[in-house]
Amino acid sequence: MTHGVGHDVTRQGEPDMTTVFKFGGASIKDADAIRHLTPLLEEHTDRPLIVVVSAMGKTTNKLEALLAAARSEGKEDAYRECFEALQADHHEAMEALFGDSRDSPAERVDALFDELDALHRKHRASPYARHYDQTVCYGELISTTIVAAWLNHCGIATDWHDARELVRTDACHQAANLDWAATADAIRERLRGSECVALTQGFIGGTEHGDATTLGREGSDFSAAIFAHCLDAREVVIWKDVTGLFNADPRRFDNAIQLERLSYAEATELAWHGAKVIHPKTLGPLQEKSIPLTVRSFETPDATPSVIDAERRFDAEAPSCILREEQVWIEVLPRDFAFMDEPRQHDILGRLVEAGLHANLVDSSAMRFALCLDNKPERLEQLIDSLEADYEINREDGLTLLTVRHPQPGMMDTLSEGREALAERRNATTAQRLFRSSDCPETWHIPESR
Ligand SMILES: Nc1ncnc2c1ncn2[C@@H]1O[C@H](COP(=O)(O)OP(=O)(O)O)[C@@H](O)[C@H]1O
Ligand SMILES: N[C@@H](CC(=O)OP(=O)(O)O)C(=O)O
Repeated sequence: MTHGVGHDVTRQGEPDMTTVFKFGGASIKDADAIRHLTPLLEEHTDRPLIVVVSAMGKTTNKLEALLAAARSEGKEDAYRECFEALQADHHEAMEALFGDSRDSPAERVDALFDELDALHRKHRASPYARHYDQTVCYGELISTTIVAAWLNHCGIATDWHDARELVRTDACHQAANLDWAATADAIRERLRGSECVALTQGFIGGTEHGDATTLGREGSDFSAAIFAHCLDAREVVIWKDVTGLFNADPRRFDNAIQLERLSYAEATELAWHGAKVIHPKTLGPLQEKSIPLTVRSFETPDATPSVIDAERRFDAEAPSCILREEQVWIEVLPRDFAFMDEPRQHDILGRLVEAGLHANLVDSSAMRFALCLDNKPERLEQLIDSLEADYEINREDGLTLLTVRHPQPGMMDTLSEGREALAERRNATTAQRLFRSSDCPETWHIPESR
């Protein structure tokens, strides 16, 4: 597989010893969490270190709410409330970290909040996706401003870099596509040989015209892989609130076990099917350069981590379970009693692509084509409006898709007990069933292998 990097972005000399760290929202959710970064970084400042950071905690969700209020008529109060709450959260963290120290980045952060406020007015009439990117990028711009100031305050010399100028993309807002050659040039020119820790934003990029773009929700892992790929890094470490990658979300499965070693291919499958711990686009750019990915706990950094590399030996040792919630099932039926043949499927899938959606499960029969989709309201509305012009549509919301990799015989049936499966799919390595979320337990249990 190639990532469009092409022959013009080749290894230049020996790989340097760059390490890329990625800290997600949970690892910088408040002042205490940010304080924890210092010892983790101190151990690594003797070699080139790139640090990719997400927005604090659930800031991106809050910015999405801010955007919704900004785009609705008569919601000025809700907008102002969201805005002030966000600003207050960030101020609280800065006050706890810096007190009245002159190192506090409060002025710069307030300037970023002012920019965000002004951009709203400017982009209110822009298409949703463009407005989205000009808004949510501030979560990362602000968090990195605070973290960079904190590291410098602690004596770790850190340069702040604007990822909008480094991660160069097209203008496909909310799911921007990389211009790998321009990105590699920019990253190499600005970051190679840096004496300081280079700190930048995950998730965001920019077009050649200076518009902010985003790489897809939870895309900071992918950003880390982009930097590592372009710098031929020796390792990427994703710091999480779990000790590594498990065979199921340890918060939802009471007997999930950690996978200490797995291949790029298997980790990609898990991520693709919705294991939220790694963004699915992360592994490809690393695999292409044989850069190992370590998933490690920022709370217990000495705990055995998970390592993902080319070794496939351990992949199928334990079955893995993945839950995808807030699913929508859409049945598309012909109005003219004609078959749902390939031209029709092609037509429907074309509209799905146009709406920027991905089908997590597809099922077809003579007179019916059905899709299981994430509930992304703006995009679903576009898809359904388009399909309703030519087809009859049945829709069911509130569903959970369970995927099992390497299922043991009978395992899916045990996991399904007492629940109606609205749809299912199975191949040699993977089984999937779709349930009503109201029928599903809060805590699941992986059946013992027979
Ligand atoms: N297979 C899995 N292995 C480990 N964690 C998982 C898995 N699937 C889901 N998770 C969840 O992912 C969470 C960490 O990811 P996330 O919250 O996106 O981190 P961050 O915001 O720091 O990037 C964990 O708290 C865990 O509940
Ligand atoms: N802040 C963005 C990007 C991201 O990757 O975040 P996290 O690393 O916290 O999952 C989001 O919430 O989608």
